[in-house]
This record gives sequence, C-alpha cells and structure tokens, in this order.
Amino acid sequence: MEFYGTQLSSRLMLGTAQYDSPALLAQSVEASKASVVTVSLRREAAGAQAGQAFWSLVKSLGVHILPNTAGCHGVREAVTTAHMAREIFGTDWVKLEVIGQGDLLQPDVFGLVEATRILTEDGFKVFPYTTEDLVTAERLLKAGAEVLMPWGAPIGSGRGLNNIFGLRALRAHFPTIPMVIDAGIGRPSHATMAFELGFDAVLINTAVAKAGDPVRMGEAFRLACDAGLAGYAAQPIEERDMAVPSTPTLGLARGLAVE
Ligand SMILES: CC(=O)[C@@H](O)[C@H](O)COP(=O)(O)O
Repeated sequence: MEFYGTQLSSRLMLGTAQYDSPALLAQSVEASKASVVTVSLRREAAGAQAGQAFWSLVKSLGVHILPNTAGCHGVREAVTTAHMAREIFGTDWVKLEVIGQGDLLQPDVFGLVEATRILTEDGFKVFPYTTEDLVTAERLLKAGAEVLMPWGAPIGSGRGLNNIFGLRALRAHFPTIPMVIDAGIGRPSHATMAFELGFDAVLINTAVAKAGDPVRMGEAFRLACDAGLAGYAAQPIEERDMAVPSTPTLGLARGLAVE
C-alpha cells in the first residue's frame, strides 16, 4: 500500500501516547508489525530531555514517523505545529488534527480544509483527521490532501465504527483515494471490519496502549488486520434479509415420500 508514493510494509499505524513505559511501547510496535507510528509534537518539545530520549526510541523502531497536530484547536496553531514538527522530525508527512468540539474531540472540518490548503501549498503531505462527511472529503481533496483519515468513533472511545453506513458511502464515493480509519477503534474485530469495508489502513492508539497486555494486543491487531484484508480480497457474499438454504434439499426422505 502506498501513501504519498511511500510503500508501507503493513496497514497498521500505531499511536505512541499513553504507554506505561517506553519499553512497552517498543515491544507493542514490534508485536503489531506496524509500519507507521504517529508522534505528537506537544510531547516531544524540542530540546527537552524526555523528548530526546523518546525520539531516540522512536527512531530505533525502524518505522515511518507521522507527526500529528493533536490538541490543536485552530488553523494557525495547527499550521505552526506542523512546521515545527517538520523541522524536528525531518518529514513532510503530517497527521492534521484541528479539533472543533471538546466533548467528542470532533474535527473542525472548516478549519481542517483551510489548514490542509495552507500546508499543502507549503509542501506538506497532509493526512487530515476528518469525519465521514462526503462534502468535507471532497473539499479536503480539492485543498490538496491525497489521503483521508475518517474517524471510526471519537478518539479514545473504543466504540469501533460508529457510522458504518456513512463510512461505506465514503469508501464507495472515493474508491481510489487511500483512506485510513483513525480513532475510536477499541477491539481487533473493529479493525477487521474496517478492512472488510475496503479501507486501506487503520490508526490505533488507546486500544493498544491501555490494554491489560499491550504487547499481546499489538499482536492481536496485527492478526485482525491480516484477517480483514484477506476477507476483503476474497470478496464476501452479499447480506440478505431472507434465508437461503445452504444444504441441498434434493433427495431428502420427505421429498421421496411425496413422489
Ligand atoms: C494518537 C492519535 O493520533 C490519536 O489522536 C488517534 O486519533 C488515535 O485514536 P485512538 O486513541 O482512539 O485510537
């Protein structure tokens, strides 16, 4: 799978926040075989002691870095944060979050489109964290995004795919745009479902970091992603409202008796 021309070895992206220790983070990333980790500039303040140690750890993982603008509530703040992240992390990829509503950490889609336009013109490769809204998706693509990151459910909620109808419509409407389900995934089965719906990748943080056994959960997500991808490729049957017998009735004793 390619994102902005970069080939990734797996469809799983992991967040790096909330782990009980750096060692657990490293082991979980390894077990999950994630190909991308997202890091928050707010945590990795330039020059800070803890930031340096964390940065060395992340680099040692050998995965792609996707800096994010988590916690930004306005266009200016997100754009400034993205610029600082580019300098610190040495990548033009940015996971763009512009949060508009505090209770649900819902994206401010108007600010998101504006920030996407500004950052694209500044040479960034933007991964916008958005809703499943089709009009917003259209505007984000027009603003220069080549990848979309629709939410599954609010960040940290673990609810899975809240609006399957909307996500299915989004996928169907933009069949060739790489899309990553980001946020709200709580269980491996949610990730499987994302792939069964035809999405290209998933980004998960809380469900792994806060699991009772994050390393094992990382591995469970790896397996779940593989299962979803394989299931999608195998072309599942259509759902139906009525039963269709799966066992042939020809030759049943009852049938013979009638004859
Ligand atoms: C780390 C990060 O980028 C999060 O903002 C992301 O959206 C993951 O959400 P979950 O913690 O719900 O997986």
